[in-house]
Amino acid sequence: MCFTVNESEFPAVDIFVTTADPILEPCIITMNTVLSLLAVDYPAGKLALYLSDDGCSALTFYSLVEMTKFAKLWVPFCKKYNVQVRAPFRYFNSKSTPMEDDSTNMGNFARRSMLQLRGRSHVMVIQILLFSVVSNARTIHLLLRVSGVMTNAPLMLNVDCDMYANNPQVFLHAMCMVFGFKKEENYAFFQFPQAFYDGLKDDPFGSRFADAFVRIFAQLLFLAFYNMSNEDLHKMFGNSIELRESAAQILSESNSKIENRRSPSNFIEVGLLYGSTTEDVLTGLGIHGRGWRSAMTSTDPLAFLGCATTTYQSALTQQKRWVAGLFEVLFTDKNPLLLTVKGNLWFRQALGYFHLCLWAVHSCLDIAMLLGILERVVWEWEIWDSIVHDLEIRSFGFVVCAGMQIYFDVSKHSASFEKYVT
Ligand SMILES: O=c1ccn([C@@H]2O[C@H](COP(=O)(O)OP(=O)(O)O[C@H]3O[C@H](CO)[C@@H](O)[C@H](O)[C@H]3O)[C@@H](O)[C@H]2O)c(=O)[nH]1
Repeated sequence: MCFTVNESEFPAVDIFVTTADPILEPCIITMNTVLSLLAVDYPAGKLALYLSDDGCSALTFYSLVEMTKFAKLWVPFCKKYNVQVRAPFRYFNSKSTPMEDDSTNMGNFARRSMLQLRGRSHVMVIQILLFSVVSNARTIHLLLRVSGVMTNAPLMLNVDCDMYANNPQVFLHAMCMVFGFKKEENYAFFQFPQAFYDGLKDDPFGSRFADAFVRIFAQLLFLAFYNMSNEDLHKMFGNSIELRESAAQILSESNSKIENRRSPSNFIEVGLLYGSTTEDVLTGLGIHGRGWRSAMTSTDPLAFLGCATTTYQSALTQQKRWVAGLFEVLFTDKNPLLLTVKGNLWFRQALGYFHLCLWAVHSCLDIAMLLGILERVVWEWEIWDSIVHDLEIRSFGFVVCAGMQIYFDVSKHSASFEKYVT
């Protein structure tokens, strides 16, 4: 089916970028992410970007102010010359840049062009709100409330501060998914696979997660569509114009309430679920458990690219947090099997989620396999090669391999996500 939609009918999107530490997550990277998102191919008036800084860093604020000055040149430049890589640090580092000849130097060309475009820029407004929050889930939660008061877009895009938009048409691809299904109202969120532009050779710490099965389940980036009619939105957040007038009061209320939401039992109807450090998976489970569906697409070029962990310590910390967070999910009321029985999670979806949540237990299989190999070596040395024992080891190896095979199969064929390759 082929149909066209007038630009004026495009839905508004609120973009949430979260940052927490200007040292671990350098401002220059965050600002590049913001610039790449501001420059995407989408009607400018339909986008609102919210940047939260849990570190309350003056450096981030200063960078933001400087970035907006640059954005007034950068965004029209990207649109006029249809620049494909819209994160400046990637554009100016591009290997295709002819550096020898000054007249064709991409940097000089860009500088000249941007100066010519000065004055044709979009109006940009920075507003600063101060809150005290301590996790990504709480931050996004707060951003949801704030954006509900300020722009109240029906669509939301959430990206980490180091995930820049690598495909300028990413929003258009997303809209194809949002409105491309027969029963679009059944779809709650849309994902793009997490991919990285850097990282070490051969990925020794597994940071890039080259294995497709991990990518399919990694709910790391998502575009959430709340499937709320205008009436529902009005009921939930009220009329934005009126609320804007009383924004200060509402925001201070949400600020005071947010601290009372530490307990997972305090379920919040709109927003991310608390109760696990991998709040994205928990929330995804909650959404799927209510019978809503999701879809994933991979575009060419890839929609978003981020920084991979490059040190043993950081990779270990990150993976430990994920593994622990995913295991925690099993002990919440969002346990996949529980949701199959009590909720609307499909059994195959539950198996897929189980596979992911049992990541911590995978290490037992790895250790068992290692012990099997070691034992085998020892037996070889002892020239004690009884056929019976050989059979034991073979059957043990088979069980391990079969178990792993099942994991791979389940993850590949799980119906959790419908994959559309555009
Ligand atoms: O108190 C915090 C902690 C983190 N963040 C931001 O949250 C994002 C993700 O945090 P990070 O420490 O980079 O976690 P990762 O393990 O790299 O992130 C992956 O795993 C998280 C937990 O599942 C998800 O929230 C992320 O979307 C996903 O990319 C980053 O932009 C942070 O700046 C905050 O805003 N406040």
